[in-house]
Amino acid sequence: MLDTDSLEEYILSHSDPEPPWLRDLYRKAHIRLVHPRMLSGHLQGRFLKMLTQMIRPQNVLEIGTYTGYSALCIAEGLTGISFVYTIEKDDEMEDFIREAFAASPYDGRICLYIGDAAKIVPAFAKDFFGMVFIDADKREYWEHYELILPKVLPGGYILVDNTLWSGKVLEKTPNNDWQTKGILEFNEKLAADDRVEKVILPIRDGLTLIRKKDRRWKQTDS
Ligand SMILES: C[S@@+](CC[C@H](N)C(=O)[O-])C[C@H]1O[C@@H](n2cnc3c(N)ncnc32)[C@H](O)[C@@H]1O
Repeated sequence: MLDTDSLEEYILSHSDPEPPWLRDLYRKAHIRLVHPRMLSGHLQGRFLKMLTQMIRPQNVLEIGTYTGYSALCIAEGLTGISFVYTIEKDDEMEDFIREAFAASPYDGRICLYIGDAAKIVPAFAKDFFGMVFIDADKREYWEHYELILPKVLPGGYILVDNTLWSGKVLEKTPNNDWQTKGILEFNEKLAADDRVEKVILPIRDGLTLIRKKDRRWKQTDS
């Protein structure tokens, strides 16, 4: 029988450690906040950094900042003149987030927007982002996806968090469980969406990696 806690410990002890500003942020979140489990954490954080290094986007959009943990990991992976634009709806998080950014070396690479993504995203230019991380209200995943898709460069990437939702995607969903329904709807519609390529990675709570097809190169990318 596989001991998942020991396996996770093994994975973390053989991956890069969290930098000190993220370790402090993680600790503060657990002392001061009610839902610290929502932040990406050590393993996914290192993965976000490495993906950003691989994709080399100029502009990244994040929907759902929470503490700023994932925005800081993405910022760590950026090179050249490049920025993370991150949107958080809960204005009570603003001081916490700004404090976390200021305590890191990446304050100058992150632009924080406080408000609803549905109101803020339309103001961004078409084809502006090389990478987007969707990690907000599960009930709004498909709306967020449709909203951001025109803003993503052809050949750009979208990452969507929690797409396995603690395995609830395999269970019979109670009528009032709107979060699970949102994830199920998102996964079904995405599977049938031929504007993009996609793969679900079983990392943490499920992370879907999506690539917007580049229709300018029809032979290889139709
Ligand atoms: C899971 S947490 C984000 C965690 C963070 N991305 C990380 O990995 O460390 C989700 C956040 O999305 C925010 N949120 C929910 N709906 C939103 C919306 N429509 N626009 C912007 N933020 C939203 C919530 O207030 C919450 O702080």
